[in-house]
Amino acid sequence: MFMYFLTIIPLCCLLKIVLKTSILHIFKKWLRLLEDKCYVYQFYKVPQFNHNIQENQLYRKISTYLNSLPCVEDNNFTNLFSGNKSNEINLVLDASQNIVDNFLGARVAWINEKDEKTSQNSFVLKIRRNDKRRILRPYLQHIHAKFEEIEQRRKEVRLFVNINDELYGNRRWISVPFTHPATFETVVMEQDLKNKIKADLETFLKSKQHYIRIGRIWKRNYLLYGSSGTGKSTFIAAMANFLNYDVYNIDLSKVSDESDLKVLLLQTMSKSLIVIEDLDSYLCNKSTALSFSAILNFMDGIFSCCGDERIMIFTMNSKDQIDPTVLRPGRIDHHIHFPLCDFNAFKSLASSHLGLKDHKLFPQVEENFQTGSVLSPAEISEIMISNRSSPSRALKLVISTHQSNSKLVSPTTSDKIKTIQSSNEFNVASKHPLWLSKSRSVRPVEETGESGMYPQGLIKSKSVRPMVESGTFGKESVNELRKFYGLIRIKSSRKKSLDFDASEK
Ligand SMILES: Nc1ncnc2c1ncn2[C@@H]1O[C@H](COP(=O)(O)OP(=O)(O)OP(=O)(O)O)[C@@H](O)[C@H]1O
Repeated sequence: MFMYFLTIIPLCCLLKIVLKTSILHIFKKWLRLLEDKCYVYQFYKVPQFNHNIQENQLYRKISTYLNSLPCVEDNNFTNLFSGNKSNEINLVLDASQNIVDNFLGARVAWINEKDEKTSQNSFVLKIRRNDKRRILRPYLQHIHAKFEEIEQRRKEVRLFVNINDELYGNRRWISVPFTHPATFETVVMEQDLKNKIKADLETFLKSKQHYIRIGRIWKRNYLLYGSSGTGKSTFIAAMANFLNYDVYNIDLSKVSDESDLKVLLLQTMSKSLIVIEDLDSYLCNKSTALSFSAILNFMDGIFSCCGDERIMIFTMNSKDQIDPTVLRPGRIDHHIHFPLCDFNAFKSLASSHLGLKDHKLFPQVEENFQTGSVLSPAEISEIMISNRSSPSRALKLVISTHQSNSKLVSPTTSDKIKTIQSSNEFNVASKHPLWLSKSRSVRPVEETGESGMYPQGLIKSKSVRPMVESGTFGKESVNELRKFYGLIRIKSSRKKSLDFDASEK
C-alpha cells in the first residue's frame, strides 16, 4: 500500500505539471520540428501586391480565410478588434504569426512574412511535397469558396480613404466599416427622379454581358451637383447602401501626381463607388498637384478600366464654370441636380424629422416657399432636429429663417448682383486655368433648352438634356448670387475661398 502511494502520487503530480505548464507544448513543438526534418516541403509565396503595385486578390482571400479559422484563437499572439455590432469582437491574425491548417488529411502551414526593405506583406504556404499534387489545387479552390461564403455573410460596406504614408508601404488605402444610415427612402428628393436613378443602377448591375458585347468598361459615372447642404454626400451614402458597394473617397489634395492617382485606382476593388467630392473646387482653385489631363484620364482613361462593376461619382457645387470636356458622356454619364428645399421637400423633412403630415402652419410655410427656395435641406433639417420636441417652434423658425434669408436677396440687390455677376463670369473665366470655359458661347447644359425624358436634375449627357423647369434656373442663380455676396452660411474653407475670390472682384 505504501509503495502504491509512493509511485502514484509523484506520477499524478508529474502529470499535473505536464498538463498545466508548457512542457507538453514544447514537447509537441520538438516532435513537429523532427517531423519537418523528415519531409521535403514545397513553398508558395503570395505577396500582397503584384509588380504593378496592384493588390493581389489571392492575398486578400487567404487573409480572410485564415482569420476565419478557429485556430486563430489558439495562436500565441492575436489582435482583437471590435466588430460592427456593439458586442462583437473579431480576432485577427498578427503579422508575425504562423498558422497551421488541415485539409483532406494533410497538414499545411501558413507563414506570415513582412519584407523589411519594402514593408511588403506576404503569406507563404508550406506544404509537403508528397501532398502537393493531391491537395494544392483543391485547397486553393476551398479557400476561394470559403472567402466567397464569408463575404456573402459579411455584407459589410467599407469606407476607404487614401493615405500617403511611408509607414504603410505600398498600401494606399485604409478603411473603416461604412455605417452611414442613409437610404433612398430617407433622402429627400423628387420621387420620380429617385425611381429613375434606382432603375438606372439596377439596370447597370445586370448589364455585365451588355457592356462586354459593346466593348465598354462595365462602369458608370455620375455627377451630383447643387449648393452646399442639398444632400449630395448623403445621396452617395444611400447609393452605397443600396448597391452594397464599398466607397473609395479620393482626397485629391493628397495625391502627388498622375502616377500616384493611377496606383490609387489600381488598388481599388470591383463593386465599389469611387468618389471625388467638390471636383469643381479642385479644378478652379488648383488645390491639387494634378494636371487637368490627369483628372480627365482618371475619369475615363485607360486606367479607369482596371477592375469592373464600378461607379464613379463626382460632386460639384456648380458646373457653370467647368469646361464641357470634363462633363462629356463617358466622363459623366448622368448629371443629377440637387436643388434647394422647396415646399414638397420641406413636407418630406417635416414628416421624417417631426412626424408631421400636416400642421396649421403649413399654409404659411407654403406661402413663404412660393417666393423661392432660399434654404438648403441641411439648414431645414438642422432646425427640425434641434427643435424636434416642439414641432410648432421648429416650423416658426423655418418661416422666420426663410423670411430673413429671402430679404437678403431683395429685387434691388439681385439686380445689382446680377450686373456684377456677369462681369465676374468674364473675369473669373479669364483668371481661371485653361480647363475652365472662358467662352460663354458654351452654354451651361440647363440653358440648351433641349427637352429631356428625364425628370428635372437627371440629365442624360449630351443627347438628352433637361428642359429648365420654370424657376429652376432662377433658384440656382439666386443661390449663386447669394454665395457671391457671402450671404449664406459657408461650410468649408475651400468654399469660403471661392466666395472670397468672387466678392473681391
Ligand atoms: N436631400 C436631403 N435629404 C435628406 N437629408 C438631407 C438632404 N440634404 C441635406 N440633408 C441633410 O443635411 C446634412 C448635409 O447634407 P450633405 O452633406 O449630404 O450635403 P452636401 O450637398 O453633400 O453638402 P456639401 O456640398 O457642403 O458637402 C446631412 O446631415 C443630411 O442629413
